Amino acid sequence: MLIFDGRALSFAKARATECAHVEAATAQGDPDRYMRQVAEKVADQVRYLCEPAAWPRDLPATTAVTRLGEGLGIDEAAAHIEDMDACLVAFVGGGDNGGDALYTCAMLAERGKVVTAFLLKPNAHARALEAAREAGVGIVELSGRSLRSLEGTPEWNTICGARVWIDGIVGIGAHGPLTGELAETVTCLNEELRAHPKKVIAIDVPSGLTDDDGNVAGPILRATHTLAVGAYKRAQILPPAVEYCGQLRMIGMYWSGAHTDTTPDAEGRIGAGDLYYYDSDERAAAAVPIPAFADDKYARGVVGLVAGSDTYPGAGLLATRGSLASGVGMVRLNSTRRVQDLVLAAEPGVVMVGGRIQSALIGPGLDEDRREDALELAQFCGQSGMPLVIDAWALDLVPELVGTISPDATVLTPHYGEAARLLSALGHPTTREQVASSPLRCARALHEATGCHVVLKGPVTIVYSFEDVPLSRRAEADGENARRYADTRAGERPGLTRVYEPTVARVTTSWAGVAGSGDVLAGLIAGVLARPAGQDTASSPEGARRLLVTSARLSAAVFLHASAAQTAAMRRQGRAPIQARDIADEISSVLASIAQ
Ligand SMILES: NC(=O)C1=CN([C@@H]2O[C@H](COP(=O)(O)OP(=O)(O)OC[C@H]3O[C@@H](n4cnc5c(N)ncnc54)[C@H](OP(=O)(O)O)[C@@H]3O)[C@@H](O)[C@H]2O)[C@@H](O)CC1
Ligand SMILES: Nc1ncnc2c1ncn2[C@@H]1O[C@H](COP(=O)(O)OP(=O)(O)O)[C@@H](O)[C@H]1O
Repeated sequence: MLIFDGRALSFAKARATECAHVEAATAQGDPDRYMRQVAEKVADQVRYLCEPAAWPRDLPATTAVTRLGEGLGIDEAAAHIEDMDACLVAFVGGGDNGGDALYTCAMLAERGKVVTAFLLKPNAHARALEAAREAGVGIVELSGRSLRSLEGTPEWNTICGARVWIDGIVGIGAHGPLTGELAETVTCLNEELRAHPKKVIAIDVPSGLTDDDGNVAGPILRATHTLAVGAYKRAQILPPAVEYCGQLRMIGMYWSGAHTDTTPDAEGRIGAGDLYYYDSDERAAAAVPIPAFADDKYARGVVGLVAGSDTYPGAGLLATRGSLASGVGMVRLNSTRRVQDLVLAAEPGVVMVGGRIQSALIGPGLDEDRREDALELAQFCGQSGMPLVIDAWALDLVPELVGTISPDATVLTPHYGEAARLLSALGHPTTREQVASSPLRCARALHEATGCHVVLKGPVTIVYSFEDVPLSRRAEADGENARRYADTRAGERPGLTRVYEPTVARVTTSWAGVAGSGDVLAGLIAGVLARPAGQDTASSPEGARRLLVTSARLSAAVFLHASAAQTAAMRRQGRAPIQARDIADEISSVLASIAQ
């Protein structure tokens, strides 16, 4: 399945798209039409986020948390905060992002909010400023001075007293890291936020977030909510920059979702440099279908695991529980006696003898003693084309498995350290720090070095995956481009087009980074790959179902794992640790809560 919505654009592409629509509006005599549409939607979101009911759920601010801690109930705490939320402050730059903010302020003032706009540049958007003044927005002009120059004045008290800030300093028009007085202003505002957290609603992107690969090279105003105008931007979803965005929401415009470019790149691939944001309950639910009326345990899928050892017994149990959560009909576990006993005590349905399987996992908790079993299963998958997930310890086997495994059906699931080690072993010396600063680039490099699908685990997890799609489907969807491209590779894979769909998962809780969490994910991925995919339930004679490893299925598993961690953490208001077993336990309640 191709993901046509959720594509994250580069700043240049987003700007070109917007400009085309603005030019059309200008030609019709209303240059700000598009800006006012944006502002109206932003104002709606701001009003919603100012609602008392939005506080207890979000709880970004110590205000709400400490008030609850002071013994107030949620309703009382919310009522207490309501007055403060009537006062809003906006920071306004000299470009169109500032224009958005000023029109937003005007609309909020018209709807009864007390709004003050701080003009950080002398050249604020003239028509938007006039609208703001007319609506009664308080205007403070900085005339190019840093906001720090206001410290100790009544205006500074207005800034500190507001519980909600609107960030319209710069958006996608910023070139490089912030400089001069804007850099100093953002640093000063971040200091205030550290001392007194508030809701910070960024219009389009948090100011200072300017790099398409998500690198952070200067001050960025830390948002609690980012309202992506019309389309997601790459920097909003990639680590490390994603940390500054808070909750990401898309402001849908009429052109949203129309960004899929099917033109092949120089190497003849479609979508290899693209990026998608995966945030779909429906698609995730589809990866774990309710069994059909007549399905027995074999029809639901059987997964084979080589996991756990006497050195790391718990990993065998956690990977097993991850697989079971995918709804497979059976898990076959190959492990030591100690691990078997541990698993059977918790999950008596698990089978410890070999037999037919539809997908396999090797790696979690293995040690050197388990090498032969891991290699044997990997080789079986290579010969049969069966989906294989290679995790943890087994990633060190990849250099010797290249050539044996079937890359189209193999998934590598490293964390940053394992990715650096594997890339280095494959002849591309890489440090963990390099992976952390450019994870998307490293996931792609790992795919290019091995041909495999890659799930690079981190604070957000990147799925670098592809699908070989029959020409007829691509041609139908994309027309002439795909047809021409398929012709160029006709000798290589007749009738098939390779399409990439790199995705980034929604941000989860940082409590998810706990020992064993990756074992649960690896088991879940293997389980999802064993499940029947849509109408494609026909098995080959060996029991393997080919071409079942897709971006959609891998992303769904990552999404479910991330959502389960988030749900488990929120049971404790996000303030107390969760364990890997809590994540495994929570997957079924996440599934129960999302649409089928
Ligand atoms: N495009 C459209 O038509 C529409 C766009 N929309 C909205 O506008 C946003 C894009 O607006 P934009 O293109 O005007 O740029 P924007 O983000 O406001 O930044 C420009 C300002 O930043 C400054 N600046 C730049 N780099 C800097 C640095 N390193 N350090 C410091 N300053 C720096 C630069 O200063 P200058 O270089 O001119 O001195 C200038 O003042 C977009 O995100 C969306 O929200 C739509 O809602 C409506 C139609
Ligand atoms: N800061 C973080 N925020 C959210 N998730 C994290 C964070 N750090 C790690 N994770 C997630 O935790 C899991 C850890 O996997 P891994 O390191 O393989 O652990 P283990 O081998 O102990 O199971 C991965 O799914 C990863 O995405």
